[in-house]
Amino acid sequence: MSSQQKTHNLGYPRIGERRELKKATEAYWQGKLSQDELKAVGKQLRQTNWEKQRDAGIDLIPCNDFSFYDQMLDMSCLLGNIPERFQGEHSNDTFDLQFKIARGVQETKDKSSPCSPSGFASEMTKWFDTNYHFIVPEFTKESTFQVLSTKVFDEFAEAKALGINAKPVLIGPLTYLTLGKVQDAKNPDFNRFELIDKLLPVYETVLARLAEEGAEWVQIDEPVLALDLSNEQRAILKESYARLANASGAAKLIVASYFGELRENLADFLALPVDGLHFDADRGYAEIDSVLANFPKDKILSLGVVDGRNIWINDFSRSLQILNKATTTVGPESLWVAPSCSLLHTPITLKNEPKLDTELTSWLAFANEKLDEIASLRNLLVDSDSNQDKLAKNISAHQSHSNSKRIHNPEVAQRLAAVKDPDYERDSTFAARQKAQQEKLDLPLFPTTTIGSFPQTKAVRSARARFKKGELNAEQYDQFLKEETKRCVEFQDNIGIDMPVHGEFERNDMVEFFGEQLDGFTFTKNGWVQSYGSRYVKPPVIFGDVSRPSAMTTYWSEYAQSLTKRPMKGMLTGPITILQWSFVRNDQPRELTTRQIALAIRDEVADLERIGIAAIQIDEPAIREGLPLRRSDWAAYLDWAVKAFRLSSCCVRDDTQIHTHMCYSEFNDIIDSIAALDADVITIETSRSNMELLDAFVGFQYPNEIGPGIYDIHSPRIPGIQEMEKLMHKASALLPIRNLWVNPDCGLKTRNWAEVEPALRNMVACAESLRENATVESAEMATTT
Ligand SMILES: CN1c2c(nc(N)[nH]c2=O)NC[C@@H]1CNc1ccc(C(=O)N[C@@H](CCC(=O)N[C@@H](CCC(=O)N[C@@H](CCC(=O)O)C(=O)O)C(=O)O)C(=O)O)cc1
Ligand SMILES: N[C@@H](CCS)C(=O)O
Ligand SMILES: [Zn+2]
Repeated sequence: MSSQQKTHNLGYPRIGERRELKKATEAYWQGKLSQDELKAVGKQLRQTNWEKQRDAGIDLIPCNDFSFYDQMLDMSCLLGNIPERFQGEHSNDTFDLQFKIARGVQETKDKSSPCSPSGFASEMTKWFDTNYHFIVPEFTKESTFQVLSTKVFDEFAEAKALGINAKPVLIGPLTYLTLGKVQDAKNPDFNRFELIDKLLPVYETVLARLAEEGAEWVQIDEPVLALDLSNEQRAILKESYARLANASGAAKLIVASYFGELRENLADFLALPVDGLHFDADRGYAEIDSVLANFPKDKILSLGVVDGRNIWINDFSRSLQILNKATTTVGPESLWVAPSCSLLHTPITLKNEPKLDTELTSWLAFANEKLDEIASLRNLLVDSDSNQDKLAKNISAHQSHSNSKRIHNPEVAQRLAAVKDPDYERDSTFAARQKAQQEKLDLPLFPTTTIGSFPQTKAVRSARARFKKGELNAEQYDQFLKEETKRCVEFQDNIGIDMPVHGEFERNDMVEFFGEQLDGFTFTKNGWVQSYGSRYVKPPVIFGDVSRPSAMTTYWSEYAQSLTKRPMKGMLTGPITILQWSFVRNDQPRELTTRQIALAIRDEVADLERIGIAAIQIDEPAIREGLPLRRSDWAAYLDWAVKAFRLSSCCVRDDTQIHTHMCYSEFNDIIDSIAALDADVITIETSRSNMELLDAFVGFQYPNEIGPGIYDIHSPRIPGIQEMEKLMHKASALLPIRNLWVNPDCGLKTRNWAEVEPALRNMVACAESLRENATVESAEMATTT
């Protein structure tokens, strides 16, 4: 047994087959569940997950991959890295503290300065190129670390009590420091990597304790190995693992890289003085030979052959070739068969998808099916006569996929071939368009708008669920949505929002809604994946050529416009975001799939203009997350991404205003591409970064209009008027005021009306005050510059 290949998992989805974690966590936040009850749900989920993996035949089962909110936040709690503004809030118990850091705290004490947002939440940003978001660790020059949370030890003990010697998972020191941010007013230029000497002793203590408690293996994730690293980062990697390997005693260390090729980091990775190395053989396919040729004799190689980032079945023939070669090189006893990365990014099981047809289902593998694939591959390696039925089934599914007529639509190909250069261009320059739009829209200085969605209340979600179950008929559901939309438009009219939106009540999700209406897509019933905290998404599956059978949004935009004299903003999701937040077919380049989606959106844009919608927003929050992890690959991606956006938007008259919106994005290094989108208005998330994200636009002298978010919609906090004014003053000092809009950071779907109403009233009051205070002189400047 010990001389054969082992099966290994890096992480398992934590949310529960029926989204138990979400439901319990939100109930806890609402005071409907006690802390003990919430903890019990977590415990039950962990037990189910471990047993599932054990029963699937996984030898090395992770623990501490579970989290009530986020694994980076858990690391901050483990390392005692608590932002100063929350330090009064905790004893040694980090349970509630984690939620405060993630969600912010409405200040009650600081009455003397009501505009000081003393309890603002930590920033949240995208985890590499995934749709998962983590809470960004904060550092100052004075940061100190000590073991604070006991979660990793508790979960290890919990697994042990169930007879499972689990493998604790930690985020490595290089990744932790790299992904964190200096938030130090006194020392803004402090180099966070200097903290490594204070950080390592805490990792050493944690490892020593895990070893003492009987951990055989500890997995340390260093996904930053797939990024461009500086010499300083490389030196830290080397130093860290020399020290950690020494400190880990009887526990063996495996360092996990994933999400991309290692390129110039490969040699450093292979030289790490640890007992095992995990390599992503899916994204790192081109490097497998090099890894094998140079793999150290004394280490375990965990080969991630099963794609943890997508939902297609594995190609057994190809994987067996790789694994057999690896077996010959490192020996069976040193080879582990694994997914490419944690399975956090895939839905849990196909078992709960009875509505997917058999053919499509045979092409898919979610987390549980991937565990079975890993076990089958190992069994086929150990004994090539075993699991022949599984091999035959896998081969036959691949054959049915390549021969399927459902995948290719010749009309889509013909239409794409007919696209010409002018299809990517607006008729006039931005300056000319701005004039035409000003004449038509007649908006004040600092016009107010929102990003699109309004609260998706229990009533809205439940009406949709009842409609889907047939408990409401189409007419009743339509009536319900009309009432919601009307209330929303009237509210915006009453408080004086200059460019209202319809509220998106008819949408389950900004990507799934479009996926459901486009050909070439299918969707699941329970295929949830965590996006952040208690918020999950159900990514559609793009399996074939994409086209738009009929208009998708005109019905609601037309209805909403009929309710107000103000210009109603149409609301679409852009092609890159639809691609990025779907599970995408892997039998053709992503670029081609995006162009197909772009044409479908273009038709929708044209239809909205045709029915009299004067401003159309095409959301592209995922443009940045789609960036390849390596800078040298950026130009090619940005070129096709910008073209796809332009293809989707450049079909309107000069006086139709194209908006775009982006959240969770840093713009510094892609600002020229953002400008090349040539959207008339861009609204962005800036409030948590205190307008820092505007720097890129300022440096670039961004010519078009811009709405820097001043209401942090990820927090239940209601921002005060002065606080928002302060942010807008900052923006006004940096950019021409005639180009500035006033808006929240992102859509309001996750908030409730009790928060949104006062927050938006404050926002409008903020805009009014800005207008009043804009001197005649600056107003004149605004119209002449
Ligand atoms: C803007 N963001 C988005 C990202 N990715 C997306 N695909 N979509 C996004 O909007 N990535 C970046 C950010 C991440 N932010 C968010 C923000 C909010 C959510 C969110 O609210 N998710 C919802 C699920 C949304 C949804 O699809 N809802 C469905 C199903 C609702 C449901 O649970 N129904 C119940 C019945 C309800 C009842 O009877 O009362 C059921 O089926 O049991 C719908 O509305 O129909 C969430 O709840 O987490 C995600 C990412
Ligand atoms: N229009 C969408 C954008 C989210 S990024 C919304 O408002 O929710
Ligand atoms: Zn957004």
